Amino acid sequence: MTLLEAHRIEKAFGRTYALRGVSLAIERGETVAITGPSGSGKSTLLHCLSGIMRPETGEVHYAGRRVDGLDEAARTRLRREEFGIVFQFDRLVPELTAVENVALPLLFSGRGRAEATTVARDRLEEVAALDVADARPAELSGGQLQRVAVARALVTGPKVIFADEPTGALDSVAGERVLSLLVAAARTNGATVVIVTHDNQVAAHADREIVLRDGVLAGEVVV
Ligand SMILES: Nc1ncnc2c1ncn2[C@@H]1O[C@H](COP(=O)(O)OP(=O)(O)OP(=O)(O)O)[C@@H](O)[C@H]1O
Repeated sequence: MTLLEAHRIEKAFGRTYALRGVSLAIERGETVAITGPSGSGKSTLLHCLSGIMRPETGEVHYAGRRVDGLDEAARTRLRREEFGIVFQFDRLVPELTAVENVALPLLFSGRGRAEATTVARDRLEEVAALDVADARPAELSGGQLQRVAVARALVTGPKVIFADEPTGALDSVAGERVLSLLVAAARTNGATVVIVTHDNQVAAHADREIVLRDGVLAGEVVV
């Protein structure tokens, strides 16, 4: 069943067309990689699909609801309730420990501190970062930071995980590890995953690869 759908979306920044009519459908539970050269529109597509940005024309649908028509507050609520988002240079709150950072989205959604901490510790364990639960971000390596960011994105049990170059700042061994953890955790939880990457090895973890070139779909590969 289709969970997420874009229909002929276009987005320009001034005179630069980032997306020129992109249509795609992503199934529930699927892991999809969006690849393509630098500047081909990958991040812009991810932002439009996740409701961070609105396309100028075209439509985005999530679970039968039109996302691009929602106002900022409604899109923020949708992201908070249904989506988990991981970026390349994710910022954790420096004053908080790893487990407190992971627990934060649960506190925002009204869960009690004790319960939030228990769930956060479970998520850290899933991404093999329980050993750094009480450390602050400044004390963590790039790989550890990214694992904590993945745990935070997964903590609310999101239906869709959007990841933009989630391993871009890591060396290939650390990157590979973070990514397999992300995909495995998503599969265990039945989540749909959309990963932006320019790395073929990363794309190999996906069920399907969507290739963008100059703001249009250049092809699709079943991995
Ligand atoms: N906020 C912005 N303001 C102006 N131009 C932008 C903005 N965001 C993206 N663009 C332009 O839109 C085009 C697509 O950018 P986008 O970041 O989506 O590509 P990308 O494929 O993710 O690139 P990369 O792999 O380098 O991250 C590029 O030409 C870029 O310069």
